[in-house]
Amino acid sequence: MHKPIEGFSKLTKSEKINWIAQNCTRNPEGTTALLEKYWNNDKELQKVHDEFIENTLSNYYLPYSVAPNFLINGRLLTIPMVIEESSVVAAASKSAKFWLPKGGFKTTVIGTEKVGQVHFMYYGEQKKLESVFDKLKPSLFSETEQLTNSMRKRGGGISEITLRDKTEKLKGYYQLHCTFQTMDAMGANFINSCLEQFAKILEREAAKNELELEVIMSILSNYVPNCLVKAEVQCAISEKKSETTVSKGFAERMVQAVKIAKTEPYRAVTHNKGIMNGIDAVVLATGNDFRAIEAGVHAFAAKDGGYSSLTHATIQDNTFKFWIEVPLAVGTVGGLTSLHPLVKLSLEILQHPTAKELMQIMAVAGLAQNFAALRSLVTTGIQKGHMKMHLLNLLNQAGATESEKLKLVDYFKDHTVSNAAVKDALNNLRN
Ligand SMILES: CC(C)(COP(=O)([O-])OP(=O)([O-])OC[C@H]1O[C@@H](n2cnc3c(N)ncnc32)[C@H](O)[C@@H]1OP(=O)([O-])[O-])[C@@H](O)C(=O)NCCC(=O)NCCSC(=O)C[C@@](C)(O)CC(=O)[O-]
Ligand SMILES: NC(=O)C1=CN([C@@H]2O[C@H](COP(=O)(O)OP(=O)(O)OC[C@H]3O[C@@H](n4cnc5c(N)ncnc54)[C@H](O)[C@@H]3O)[C@@H](O)[C@H]2O)C=CC1
Repeated sequence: MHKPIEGFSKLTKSEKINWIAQNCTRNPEGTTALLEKYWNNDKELQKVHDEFIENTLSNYYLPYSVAPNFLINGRLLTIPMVIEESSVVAAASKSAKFWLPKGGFKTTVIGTEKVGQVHFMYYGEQKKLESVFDKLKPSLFSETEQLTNSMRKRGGGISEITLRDKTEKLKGYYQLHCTFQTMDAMGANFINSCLEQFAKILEREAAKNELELEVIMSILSNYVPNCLVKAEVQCAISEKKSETTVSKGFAERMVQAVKIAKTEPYRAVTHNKGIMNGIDAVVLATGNDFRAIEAGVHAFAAKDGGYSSLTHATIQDNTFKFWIEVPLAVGTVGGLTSLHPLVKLSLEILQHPTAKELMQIMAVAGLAQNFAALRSLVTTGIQKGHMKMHLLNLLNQAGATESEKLKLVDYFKDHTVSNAAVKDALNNLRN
């Protein structure tokens, strides 16, 4: 175990690498060489990446990929995806291709409301607090005008501010519950700046009115149930297989699979993980904050008191319908969007979407992913397709050469892929 270090943040990049290599790894030279191998040759570009976060030593690659053929509200799009897991992009692409002749995906933005709260403690008379709040409320808007000016010009800004009594849950706990419209920005910085100003005004006015009140914190919420988007697909059910329909048996099994995810949390978590395979990959490709999205989506999945499926499926009037409703607070400006060259490329590939359009694209990616996973689960099982895509990873792990890989990919076209089967096949090929 090494000793604590004071002032690590003040070291240069190469001093930091040297310290890590010497103190935390067995092969310092190898560590340094590895970290440097992942630097970009273009020094300017490397500097951009170094400055995204703190204590940067190197870059950590994830594959940048695309899934074509997404017909969304009559518009054909190719969706960029960043993800480390094999078969996700193939699954999304397969779903896009499946729904293309059936009319594609339809999407609707249900709301774009963002939330922030000033959390404070007050143990005095509630009526007094309410009357002070009513008096100060207009100044919460007027004294933040400078902060909100540009956002209001874009059509956004502060929507509403209410005083909420939370004392039943926690003695003395109240909040200013505030809602915002942040247009094409995810809005964290705009909201937090407004909230901190609200807190100052609240403290000032409380003091003036002799209310003993203590602001604990001011922060946006990543729970955004009213920043909601719906994506759906539907098609007729037919007796015979066709390009524009699905069979009754298949539709019924899909509906059952969704019902199971609605009732059984163990299943719902995995079901929703599959949805997030699609959503997170687009969130990452477009430089959005996947922690914020994940936290908000899972809270929404539990909004009715138990963790449940984010997707829904019905059969009505001989029509199979499959849809998702999901809260997605994302931005196409701000954050990394104008800094990371590949994020800029993603937004270009997506034809420069607004935040509302990006919400719709992400919801489609989630729905497509869930459809592909369920389709495999209720028909062939997941391993067949997933392992087919994972084969190259297994071959690389087993140390197969390029020519061995070619032969074994061909061999596994009609053999079941597994870790052991890959090792055996490679041994057989070599002996
Ligand atoms: C894996 C497939 C797509 C194979 O499916 P397949 O039928 O073997 O594919 P195919 O070779 O017949 O090709 C059909 C189309 O699939 C796509 N496709 C096919 N192969 C590729 C490829 N190499 N690269 C890019 N795209 C590919 C592509 O669109 C292709 O059309 P084409 O390009 O030829 O016109 C299918 O079995 C599938 O969708 N499986 C589901 C996979 C999945 O869900 N993976 C996620 C990881 S598992 C997980 O984390 C979530 C889970 C499952 O636990 C969630 C849950 O439980 O709900
Ligand atoms: N709990 C959380 O989720 C938190 C997240 N963050 C981080 O905050 C970042 C996102 O914050 P933002 O305020 O969105 O980014 P930001 O502050 O980088 O940029 C957004 C700004 O862009 C400007 N803008 C230009 N054109 C606009 C348009 N058409 N619509 C709206 N605004 C426009 C506005 O001034 C807006 O405030 C992310 O990197 C996130 O990781 C930060 C704190 C907490």
